[in-house]
Amino acid sequence: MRLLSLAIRDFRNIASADLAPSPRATILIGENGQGKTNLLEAVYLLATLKPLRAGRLAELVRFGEAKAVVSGDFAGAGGSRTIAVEVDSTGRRATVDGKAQDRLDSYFEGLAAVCFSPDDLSLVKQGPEGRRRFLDRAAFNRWPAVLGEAREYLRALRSRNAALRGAVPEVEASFREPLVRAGARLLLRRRELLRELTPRVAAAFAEISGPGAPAVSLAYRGAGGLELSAGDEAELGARLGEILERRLARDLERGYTSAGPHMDDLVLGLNDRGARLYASQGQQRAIVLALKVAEIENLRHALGRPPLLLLDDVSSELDPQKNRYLLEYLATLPAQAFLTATDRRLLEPAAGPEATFYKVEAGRFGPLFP
Ligand SMILES: Nc1ncnc2c1ncn2[C@@H]1O[C@H](COP(=O)(O)OP(=O)(O)OP(=O)(O)O)[C@@H](O)[C@H]1O
Repeated sequence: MRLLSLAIRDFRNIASADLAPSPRATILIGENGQGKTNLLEAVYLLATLKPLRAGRLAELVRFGEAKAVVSGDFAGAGGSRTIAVEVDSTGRRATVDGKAQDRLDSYFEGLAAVCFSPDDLSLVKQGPEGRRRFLDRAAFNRWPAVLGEAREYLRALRSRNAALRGAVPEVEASFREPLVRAGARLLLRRRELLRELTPRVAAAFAEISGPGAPAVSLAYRGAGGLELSAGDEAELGARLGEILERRLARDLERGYTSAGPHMDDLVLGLNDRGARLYASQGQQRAIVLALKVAEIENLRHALGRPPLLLLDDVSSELDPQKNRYLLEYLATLPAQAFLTATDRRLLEPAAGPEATFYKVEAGRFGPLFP
């Protein structure tokens, strides 16, 4: 899938923008607070229907306006199509060639987007939420059906939590079953994803760190001691069900579900020691870079081409050696990418002959010649 044109209306500080992205690198240069990240956020929303950083979709609508619209023409193996997403205070609506979509399969067909921003660099040190988010977004990129599956889990979780707060054990029992079913599905997706990603993360980390580097490891830590390494979906569900049964008295007391995919963690290690506690700042960043490269490589392998890449001012946050690695890696990748920086010199090595430059000023995008 290649994005041929992009139209944005009333999205954050962008009143109206029409861009013709490069088939390779589209480079956005501007001072702080001008709208570079907002543009990446618009592309990310279009490609994934998820907000990149907003807590609520309504935050994306330009102050004083009723709705934001992002649309793009994509060319793919089966011809070209226009996809669009509209956001207002009631939620979002997606269309393909102007037609509303109940099921999103035809919307996502062939689409995947990976974003790398300075916030990601603290992924190792942060709490588990950021790492779960990484896993779930990577799983969704890999299998778009995960969007619906994760929603189903969230719905079941909310219902069970409401039942727990009602403190009626008989009612809770009828809400546990759908939660366990949806939970087992997500656990299986995460396990499969980790199976695919682990060797790629190890290879990328070794390449970034050079000879003599420690070995990186990824381990899934299931809340309540849930064991993920073996068993089919039914077995995983049975295990999760047992844990919820064991914790029922506590969950009723607290009014929320204390185990399940929403409480699990991805434990990152270096030579089998927790990277969160023992890895240096540079090593932690190398692990994050390796996770991103692994995700891109995995999608490239699975989809037959790299995903759409969004890199938000990452070069200013990485040390020169890691930045060089990243830009050289990108230069070899036949990927369509959007990159931002305040200083264009930082991105020159990733530019290539087909790069398109834009200058970003107060939500407007003007030409900037190489
Ligand atoms: N809903 C909104 N409506 C209008 N403006 C908004 C909205 N949300 C954010 N903004 C404005 O967008 C600007 C931030 O843009 P953005 O985050 O894209 O900056 P940036 O160019 O990436 O800067 P930096 O280099 O600092 O990351 C801010 O001035 C902010 O006030």
